[in-house]
Amino acid sequence: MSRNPLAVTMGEPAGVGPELIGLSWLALRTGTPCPFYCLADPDFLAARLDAAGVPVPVLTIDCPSEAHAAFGDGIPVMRLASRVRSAKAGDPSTDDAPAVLEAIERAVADVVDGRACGVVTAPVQKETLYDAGFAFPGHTEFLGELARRRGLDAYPVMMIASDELRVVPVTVHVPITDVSRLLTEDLIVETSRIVARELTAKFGVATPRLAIAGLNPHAGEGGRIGTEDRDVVAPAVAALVAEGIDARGPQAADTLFHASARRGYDAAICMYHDQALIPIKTIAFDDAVNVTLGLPFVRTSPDHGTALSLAGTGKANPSSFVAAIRMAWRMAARP
Ligand SMILES: NC(=O)C1=CN([C@@H]2O[C@H](COP(=O)(O)OP(=O)(O)OC[C@H]3O[C@@H](n4cnc5c(N)ncnc54)[C@H](O)[C@@H]3O)[C@@H](O)[C@H]2O)C=CC1
Ligand SMILES: NCC(=O)COP(=O)(O)O
Repeated sequence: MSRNPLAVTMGEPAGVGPELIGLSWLALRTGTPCPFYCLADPDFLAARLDAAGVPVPVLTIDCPSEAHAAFGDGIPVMRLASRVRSAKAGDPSTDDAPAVLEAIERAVADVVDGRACGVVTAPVQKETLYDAGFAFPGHTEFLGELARRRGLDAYPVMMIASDELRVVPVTVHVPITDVSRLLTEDLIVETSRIVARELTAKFGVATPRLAIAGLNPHAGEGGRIGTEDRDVVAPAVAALVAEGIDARGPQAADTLFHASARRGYDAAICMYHDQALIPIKTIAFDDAVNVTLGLPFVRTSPDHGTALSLAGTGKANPSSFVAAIRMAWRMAARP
């Protein structure tokens, strides 16, 4: 096997991530191989899998290149320097923030230094990380920062992708009262450029079609219901078209996501988080994948969060996690 394995981060120890890594291994150990290793505290991971009734061996490895040989027998784990200290299922603790963040940092180091072919992240408990002093809204922005610290260009863009729909929020983890102020022509144009470029590079779409959603009801009714669509979104669409990008909008968001509308574009560029994530999580919660565009490496994750109430039960559905691993493996194979 010549390709490097995928690096999978442990995520929030109190969430469903650790047991979903085990359930994903069970789903992926046979059939089309997507070998991965996990960056985790192996003692914690083994204990959580055991408690959740997920019968998967945990095998400590010394370097990612050992993952291929180990993968058939269990989850290969690279041991973190930080131990998981609290790890009560369903009860996140800031004590575990160092381990959570070390896993992400080590995964990026592995992919940038050529030991891994891509990064798949398990969900983190954002509020807990914020309480511990984490200064980024989420993985998306943190991964961009880690790439830049390594001297690499990064303009991270969040896309949630499924077979039925791909969506991109232009503003992401910001209060709804800030959306109008943060939405600029430049932000819409730069985000859409990256989406158009990476639909070709990562998804093989030869001539990407972008649907640009309006911000206001009915895309503003010519400025009568809010001025942002007229003054910000429409000029951004014109600039994209002038660059030769097939962008249409601003389109009324309420009629952008039904089945026949979805056949008219390859990605919907949405103005705020829930405008993008409500439709895709309604249509494809079980198999949609969060993929970060604009990074110098492949990163995917499941579309869901830590699902604390399911943690430790072994009952969380691993299908989005499995889809995230498969997508990362496919993307990493592209030239
Ligand atoms: N990439 C990441 O690290 C992400 C992290 N989060 C974080 O997760 C935490 C919890 O967020 P919520 O809004 O509660 O979303 P959530 O996705 O954790 O849960 C929402 C609902 O979906 C259910 N659910 C989630 N995953 C499931 C699965 N695999 N199988 C079956 N049911 C599942 C949960 O039980 C809950 O009813 C927050 O701190 C949030 O920031 C949320 C999304 C992505
Ligand atoms: N709601 C999507 C989400 O929270 C994903 O965040 P990230 O941690 O992947 O940046």
